[in-house]
Formats: sequence, C-alpha cells, structure tokens
Amino acid sequence: MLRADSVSLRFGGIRALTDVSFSVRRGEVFSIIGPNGAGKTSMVNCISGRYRPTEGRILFDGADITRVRPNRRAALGLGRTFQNLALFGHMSVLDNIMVGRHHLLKSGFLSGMTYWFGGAQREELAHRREVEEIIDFLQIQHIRKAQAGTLSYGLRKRVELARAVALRPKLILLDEPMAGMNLEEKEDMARTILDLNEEWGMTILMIEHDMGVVMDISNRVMVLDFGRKLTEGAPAEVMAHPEVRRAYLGEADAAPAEAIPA
Ligand SMILES: Nc1ncnc2c1ncn2[C@@H]1O[C@H](COP(=O)(O)OP(=O)(O)OP(=O)(O)O)[C@@H](O)[C@H]1O
Repeated sequence: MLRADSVSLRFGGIRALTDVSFSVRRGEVFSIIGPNGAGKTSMVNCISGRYRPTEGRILFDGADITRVRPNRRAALGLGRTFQNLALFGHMSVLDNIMVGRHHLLKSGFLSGMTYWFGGAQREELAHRREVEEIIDFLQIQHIRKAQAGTLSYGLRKRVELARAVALRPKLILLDEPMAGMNLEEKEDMARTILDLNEEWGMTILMIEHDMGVVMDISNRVMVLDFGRKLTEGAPAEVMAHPEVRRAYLGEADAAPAEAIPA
C-alpha cells in the first residue's frame, strides 16, 4: 500500500535520512522505532508531504506521490496525527472532528444556498451521522460539546485521532499516539488502534517510543538509527537483533551470555 524507495533527506549538512526503503502492506500495523533523532518524524513527514525527500520516492496505492501536496495526499487516503497536538482549543470536540471531514463535503457555495431544500442538507446530515459514529467508536460521547482546550492530554489525543479517522483514510500515520499517557490511557489507545485496524480495515503506520505497545500490536517493525534502516521484521525478530538491543534498548553488550569469558 505504501512504499518508500531509497529515501534520503538532508537539512543543510544534517543527514536526517539516508537511503531508507520499506513497504507497508495493506491491512497491517507497521511501526517505526529508533532512538531520539533517528529520523522517525522525518520519515513520517516525507510520507505526509510536509517534507520532500532530497532523494528517493514515496509510492502510495501504486502512485508516485513524492511531489504531491499534503492536502492532496489526504484526499488520496493518507491520514495523520501529530506528535504535538494540533487541535483548535476554543472549538468543541464535535467541531474539531467536523473540520476533519470538511474536504469530503461535495457541496459548495451555490448548493449551500439551497441548503434547506436540496442535497446539501442531506449531505450534511449524513456527514453528522458519520461523525457521531466516530465519536461513539472512540468513546468520547461524554465530551462531544466540551472545548477541546479544556480536556486532559489523553482525551485530546483521542479527539485528534477522531479527527484523522473522520477523513476515512486508507492508511493512517500515527506520530507517538501514546506519548504523555498513563498506563490505562495507553491500553485504551492500543485497543482503539487495533480496532481501527481490524474492524475498520485501516492500515496503520505508527511511530511510538513505548516498546511494549509497539511489540504488542505491530505486525512488523522497522528500526531506524542515525537516519539509516537498521533492520525490519516481526516484533520477535527485531527484538532479537543484537544491534537493536545495543542501539535501542541500550544494552552495553548484547553478546549471548555463554560467549562472554568467565
Ligand atoms: N526541520 C529540521 N531542520 C533541521 N534539522 C532537522 C529538522 N527536522 C529534523 N532534523 C534533524 O534530523 C534528524 C532526525 O530528526 P527526527 O525528528 O526525524 O528524529 P526522530 O527519530 O523523530 O526523533 P524523536 O524521537 O526525538 O522525535 C535529527 O538530527 C534532527 O535534528
């Protein structure tokens, strides 16, 4: 569904990504992990269109989207959430989610004039119904009228996810969905991500620092280190990789115990 082909990204003299290639298969939960500064956010930004790779290509659903603008990528079915929340603090939860669906509304100004008589009203109603379905699914009914800015961090993360889901993306990019959450909120979020994947059929590409969550819910994991791909595979394979243990888990010596002289 998504392919990064030899992607490199430089900021002046800084090499944020060097020759990174990977594919996300339709229907899977794919995670990118790596230490701070490894290039995870840079990779997600190349996919969402915020950054353009210095070299390489990004393919989505068979089409080369390397030069496609971010809003057009969203219309093609690529959704995302942000590491730092990007909600409208003074707007209600409901309005924040409605904003997410705006580009899906077909009616423009003229059809808006005939709002009370014609298709625009029907469209608006269908639109609201769908938003309510998302609110139910994400279990945020009780805060639908609350101002987004007044909510706890964990709830705002949930609302942000709802807004991204409201675009009905085929693939959703989640940038640290559990950051700043307590254990219970993390478990809820992990369940929600799995439900989005299994019940709603969304393909998930996630960056997350919490290794436990990543290993629990991912089908496959890619490890970045200093902007390069270190390895990729099923969670158990990745966890067993000696360099991952050294680089990411901070093990001083990942050699098996029997190889260490007494
Ligand atoms: N806009 C930018 N301008 C200059 N350098 C940047 C920019 N964005 C990222 N970098 C650099 O690129 C490298 C990779 O950063 P990136 O944020 O992608 O890493 P990360 O793995 O997401 O880190 P973290 O886990 O801390 O979020 C770092 O050296 C960073 O300083």
